[in-house]
Amino acid sequence: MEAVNGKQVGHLFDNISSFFRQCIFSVLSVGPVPSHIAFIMDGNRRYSKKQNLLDGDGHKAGFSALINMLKYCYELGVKYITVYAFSIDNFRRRPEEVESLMKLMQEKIDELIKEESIANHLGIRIYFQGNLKLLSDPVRSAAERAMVKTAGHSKAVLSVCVAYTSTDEIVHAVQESCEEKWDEIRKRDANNAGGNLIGLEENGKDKDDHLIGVTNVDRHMYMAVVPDPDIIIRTSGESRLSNFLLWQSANCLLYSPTALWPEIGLRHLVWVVLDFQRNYLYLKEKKKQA
Ligand SMILES: CC(C)=CCC/C(C)=C/CC/C(C)=C/COP(=O)(O)OP(=O)(O)O
Repeated sequence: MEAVNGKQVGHLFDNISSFFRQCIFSVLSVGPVPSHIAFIMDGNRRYSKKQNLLDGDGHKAGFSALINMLKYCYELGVKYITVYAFSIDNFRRRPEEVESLMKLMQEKIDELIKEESIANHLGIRIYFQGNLKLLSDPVRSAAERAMVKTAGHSKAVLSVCVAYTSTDEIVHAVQESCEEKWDEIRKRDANNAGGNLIGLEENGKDKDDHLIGVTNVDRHMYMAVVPDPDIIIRTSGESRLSNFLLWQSANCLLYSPTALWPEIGLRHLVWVVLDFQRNYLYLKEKKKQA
């Protein structure tokens, strides 16, 4: 009987907070709403220590915070959400910690594609971005399964950056751009009797065709499937980007609340969206000039 009452109270509380959120979001939606917010989920281990939890429980709480934030962003109309879940540098942590994080990652990815998951319920497409070759086979397979299973969803997009750093992304994109350009040149060479690299270099226009530009590299970024972020939020008071979305963040608003990642909540989202709206025209102008 007590359990039933507890469940009913919980349900009532969920309904009240959902109504409260809807009111806040309908007021916020009068102004411009960011289309893409990216998160650096910092402070999970510190949260674990602060709350006297077992090692690893901070990351579990971090995953719950991510699901809540995903729901809030979706309700507000933010279409793209990106999270920095594991950097290439994180592989240097103690092997037991890396192993436990990877286990959690696999478990949570499988949770994300269950029938009753938020991704299915809300129609969220999931991408895993990064050097996925560096992941263990089971984690990589889980990530690939999630991408295939949600490929038909289009209401919102969650990009999970794993085995990711910006410098690795940029090097990878430059390599692919060079290979693509080299293929183009070879094909043109084969079709053009008498045409060769040296001949082409004498012609101004064709010479430019040999160059790799920003748009070439841009197209080969892992993150090319989504627009650049409008806002990056890094929790736990740190304001460094730590090799995250360096290519994509030239004109983006940065926000670093002191809350640890598992403590992030609605108030942080509301605050940063208000700040985005206050700076909207200035940021729009900067993007136009870029
Ligand atoms: C499937 C999926 C998206 C899972 C995500 C799970 C999750 C919350 C991962 C966060 C991983 C991580 C290294 C966070 C940084 O906090 P930290 O460990 O560096 O903590 P600290 O800043 O207190 O040291």
